[in-house]
Amino acid sequence: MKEEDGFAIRGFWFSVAGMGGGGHKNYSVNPNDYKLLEEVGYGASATVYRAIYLPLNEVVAVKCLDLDRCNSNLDDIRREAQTMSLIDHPNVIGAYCSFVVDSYLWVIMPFMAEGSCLHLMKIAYPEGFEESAIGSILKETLKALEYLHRHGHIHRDVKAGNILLDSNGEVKLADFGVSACMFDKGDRQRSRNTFVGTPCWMAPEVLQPQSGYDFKADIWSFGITALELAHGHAPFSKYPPMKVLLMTIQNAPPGLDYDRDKKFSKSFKEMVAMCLVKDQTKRPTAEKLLKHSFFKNAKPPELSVKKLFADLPSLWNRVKALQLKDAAQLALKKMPSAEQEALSQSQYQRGVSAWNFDIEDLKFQASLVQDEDEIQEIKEEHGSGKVHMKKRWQDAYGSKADLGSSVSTDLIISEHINGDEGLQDKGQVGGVKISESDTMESDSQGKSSLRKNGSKTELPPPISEKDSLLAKSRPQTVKGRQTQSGPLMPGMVVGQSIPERARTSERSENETQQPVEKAQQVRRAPSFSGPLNLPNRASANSLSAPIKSSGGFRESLDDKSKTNLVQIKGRFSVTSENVDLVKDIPLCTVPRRSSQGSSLRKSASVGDWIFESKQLPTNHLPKEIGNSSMPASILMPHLQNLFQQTSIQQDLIMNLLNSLQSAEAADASQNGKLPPVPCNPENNGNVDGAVTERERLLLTKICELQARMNDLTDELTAEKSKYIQLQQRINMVSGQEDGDRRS
Ligand SMILES: Nc1ncnc2c1ncn2[C@@H]1O[C@H](COP(=O)(O)OP(=O)(O)OP(=O)(O)O)[C@@H](O)[C@H]1O
Repeated sequence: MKEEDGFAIRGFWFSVAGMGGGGHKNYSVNPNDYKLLEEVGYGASATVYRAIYLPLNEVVAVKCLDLDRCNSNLDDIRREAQTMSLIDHPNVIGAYCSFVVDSYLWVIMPFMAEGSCLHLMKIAYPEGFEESAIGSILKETLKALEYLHRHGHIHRDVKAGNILLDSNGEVKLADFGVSACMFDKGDRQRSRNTFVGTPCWMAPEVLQPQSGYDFKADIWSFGITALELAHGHAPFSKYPPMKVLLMTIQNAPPGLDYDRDKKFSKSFKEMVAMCLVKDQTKRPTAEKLLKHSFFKNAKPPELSVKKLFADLPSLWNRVKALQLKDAAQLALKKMPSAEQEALSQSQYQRGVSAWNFDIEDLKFQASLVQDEDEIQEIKEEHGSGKVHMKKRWQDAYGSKADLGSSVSTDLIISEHINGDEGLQDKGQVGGVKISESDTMESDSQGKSSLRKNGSKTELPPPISEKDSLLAKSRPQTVKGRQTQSGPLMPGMVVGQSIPERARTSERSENETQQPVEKAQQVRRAPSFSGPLNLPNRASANSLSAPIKSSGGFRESLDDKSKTNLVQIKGRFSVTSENVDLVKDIPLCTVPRRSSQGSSLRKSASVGDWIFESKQLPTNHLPKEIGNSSMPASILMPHLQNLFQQTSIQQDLIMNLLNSLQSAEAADASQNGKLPPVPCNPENNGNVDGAVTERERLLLTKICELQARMNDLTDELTAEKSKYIQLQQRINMVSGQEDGDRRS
């Protein structure tokens, strides 16, 4: 490759020329030819600017991909750039060219003046679009998918955040950050067994690394996107990522409800149901789906889509409004834990791409998390008083891995049973905060939405600059690497201090600040060993998503919990070949699954990993424990450990009880009947059969649970009496010791 054809980064050449976007003009690879204007979007690893291509005086979009912050490896980035430059389809956003500026890859592409569908929904249609607009948007998107699939590409990240709209109603599918080529061989082929995507939109087969997947995974995501456009959010979006994964695998596929979604046509519902079939082989191809009556009757986008943004302010002003709202939300959460929770949840809610997880660990974590609906004030008679089990569960599992990280992270699991001190936040279970405001459709969101039919843009509540900065300035959480060297555009850099990127409130007042500077602001290098970095935005693609707590790492565990802290070094990136990451964890310390010698086993009925009582340390206590001549100083730690384990067991039992209660509650809510049979073409219309089958399964499940609960209760009673005996012994021993000392 010739020098002028590309730029090398760390040994990789980047193809730069391209005709993407159907254009046939030449775009230079000189950054000085581009004048960056307003920021119009941002994702996990990129910020997108409206810009002017000076030689042609043409408006373009410049996506500045931070190579330091980028989750993908350089090969993937190069592939994205190449894919984009080769694309030539009216519904797929192609790249005019791409080149490297400092540590950024600049991708020059057509500017889509109305931004993403997600932005639009967040700002003006929090409850989703009307059917005619959805039909048009989906049809254009499906054409894009058909084109990509025909050319051997799986997009792997189809979602409203990646569907861009132009002011003339044009619809284009964007973001090839995680796309894969179906013709890849060897390692590249194996990459399709890797778990990437955005949780809510990911097909079940993508979540099960052993199964492998193909372009049908895009059809599933397309179905989820249809629901997202219909409701304003993706199904399961209120749950933490790990729960989403579990629900996607275990639950019946989501769909449009025949009762709740009355406003939508039968053919729309049918189309969605066809996409959301768990068996990928039964999903239609994009080509076939295009022939569905729903798309045949779809209106041209210039009729149905264009009117969506007729009365809205410009894209950058909308983005700014949403950023302010984000900043306000972030500032309102002043606690460090809230910041970390915000990171995880915002990454999740904004639909960050290219998530890499340890699926087994996620399943385990997910099984520990209860739905907010399921959380009940369960109290247990324990000792002298009543113990609030929700709190106790938090105490036991207050710390957990942040699964929302797109960077390499350590898994920190702490068994800290510290009574109430271990409690981080009210309503936090298993490290996942569960509160009433913990939904995408929170009031605050509604309030600050810029509704189309309303005449005013309702901005977020005013916040002081101090507040807005507070959340971003904590040294222990912002471990950013500030890039001091600017892009190769000296003429465009204003010689003033560069404010932190997240200081949106400040920035909004400082309109003169150059976008290039913005591109230089706090750039966080991936953390390969430490806890998660604090987000410098509350959310990105979703922008207005409320900050929810989630599985954020607890960065600063208190001293007590540190005593029992276990760190598992390693990345969450797991392929089908390496799902078993953490064999080296002391099993008695971390309640988690491992393929061999696990202290946990899976309950067939609830999917929870439960302590195998025979492997509990109680049964492996050193012989000395039974020897009353042992000094108390040796016995005490063992007994404390025993006590902790017993508490964990109790919590697990309560969790089981909770599951059982939820199942029963669901039953009750169905008037003594079963949960609704999902609308699913797999039922083939045989509703009665499905109900009976479901009923049978549910009953079996309840029986299993009851049996399991009885077993565990017995085990617990046995453990309790052991504990009491041991306590008596320790009292005796200490009495003896005292006597000895005195004599
Ligand atoms: N060509 C464009 N014209 C206008 N806005 C754009 C364009 N490309 C992207 N955007 C906006 O910028 C946002 C982020 O872009 P993009 O999704 O490509 O970044 P990313 O870092 O790859 O995001 P993700 O988190 O999904 O991986 C988009 O959601 C969209 O709102």
